[in-house]
Amino acid sequence: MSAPEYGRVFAKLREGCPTPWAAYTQHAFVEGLRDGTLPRASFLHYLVQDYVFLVHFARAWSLGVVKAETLDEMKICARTVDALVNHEMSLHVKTCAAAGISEAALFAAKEDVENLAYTRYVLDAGVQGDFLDLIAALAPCCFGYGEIGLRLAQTAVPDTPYAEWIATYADDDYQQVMADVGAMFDGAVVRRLGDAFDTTPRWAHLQTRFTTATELEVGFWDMGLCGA
Ligand SMILES: Cc1ncc(CN)c(N)n1
Repeated sequence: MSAPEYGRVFAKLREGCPTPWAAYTQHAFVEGLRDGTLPRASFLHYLVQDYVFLVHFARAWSLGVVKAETLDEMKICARTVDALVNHEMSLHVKTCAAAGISEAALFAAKEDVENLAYTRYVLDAGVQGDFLDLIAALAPCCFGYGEIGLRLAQTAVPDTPYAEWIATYADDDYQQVMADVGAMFDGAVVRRLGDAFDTTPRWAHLQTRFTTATELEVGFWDMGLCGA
């Protein structure tokens, strides 16, 4: 099965860290979602943490509006904030409500250190660096879940209790936002570094941002498996 296309910059960055990328997108937690063996307590623990994660990711995408250089970049960042807080988080609110966890409890949940490390790494990339630093650190989050959602939609066992989670990320609307983010990222990189972007001195630094965020995704799944 071929991976979905989210642009040439993402494809190059993914190519630059094959081992962490596979560890992230084929993690045991993901396998447990696919075959339905993931313990419910692990899933709920992950979901509570992920709600808090998305709060901070929405802050990071909002920083994208601040750091953007074109109106198109601003629009994509603003739309991604909307997708996170008004759409993706509905899954967390609904699933947790059914398990007796209120949205107020979600918002007030204490962050696990893996969560703290990841979200603050990304925010710091945006504060310390420029728009490209920020988007390179945000990219694994977006495209990794896009890949996972599409793969699991095609391969999950029919009675996995995690079908709604899978559908959220395989959904056409989520995939469209990811395709638009990928196109924006391509344009932003070419605009600042030129068409031969991967031959510039800056590229190794962007690859490090992307690889580190990918490794932090692996840590997030580990936390989900262990934290229940
Ligand atoms: C940890 C994590 N990474 C990515 C996604 C997809 N937005 C998420 N919900 N949570």
